[in-house]
Amino acid sequence: MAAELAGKKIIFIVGGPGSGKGTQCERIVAKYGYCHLSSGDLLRAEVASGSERGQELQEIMKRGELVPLETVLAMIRDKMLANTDAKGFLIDGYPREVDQGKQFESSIASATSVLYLDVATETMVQRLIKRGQTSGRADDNEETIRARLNTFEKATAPVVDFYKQQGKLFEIERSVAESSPDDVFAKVCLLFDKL
Ligand SMILES: Nc1nc2c(ncn2[C@@H]2O[C@H](COP(=O)(O)OP(=O)(O)OP(=O)(O)O)[C@@H](O)[C@H]2O)c(=O)[nH]1
Ligand SMILES: Nc1ccn([C@@H]2O[C@H](COP(=O)(O)OP(=O)(O)O)[C@@H](O)[C@H]2O)c(=O)n1
Ligand SMILES: [Mg+2]
Repeated sequence: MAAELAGKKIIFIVGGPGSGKGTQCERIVAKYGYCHLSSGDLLRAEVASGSERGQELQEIMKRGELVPLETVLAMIRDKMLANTDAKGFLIDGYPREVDQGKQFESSIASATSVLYLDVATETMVQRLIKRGQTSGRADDNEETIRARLNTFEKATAPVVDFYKQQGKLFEIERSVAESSPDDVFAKVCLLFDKL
């Protein structure tokens, strides 16, 4: 456990690819001032650095598979320890598998709450194809999108059940998660207002 992080709010943001995690995190930061750590962005920054490790990461990400958990955990931990003055942390796109969550909680700190955005598969595909027209992300193509969704269903869906059993899950149900970012944010605020 990292003593510097004791008492900090730690919120995991979980949802399939294109479920709107990044969109909501931007709004949460603007209103509540949390420190936003997107595990995907951290990995893309490593890829952009051109390092040898970045090249390996890019191959994994293009296949829509998961990067080894030690890699992501070390990146998140470093960023958290560089921001210990933040009142809380949004850990976006993490954990991707139950073991990631367990390792995070045993080596860094326990999560306060888990925000889950439930969006239908076809909606996510359509959003990501649209985003791919401008995002420049190597993984926003239909083949990789399908692979990411498959990884989400197999590896990440159990994460939702795991935290539900612990009473930590705050779920944005599909009817809301598929409406506008403003409607979603109104529900998200119900969680953050009481943290
Ligand atoms: N209709 C609607 N579209 C949304 C909403 N949130 C995000 N989008 C769109 O869906 C796409 C994906 O949103 P992101 O916030 O990038 O999703 P993400 O979950 O961070 O996706 P990954 O980074 O791929 O994990 C974007 O093009 C958004 O414009 C929403 O609440 N409603
Ligand atoms: N904790 C994480 C986060 C991202 N990743 C990888 O990074 C890619 C992009 O992550 P992301 O969170 O930006 O996007 P989505 O896959 O959720 O759409 C994933 O498809 C994984 O290959 C990972 O392996 N582990
Ligand atoms: Mg994102």
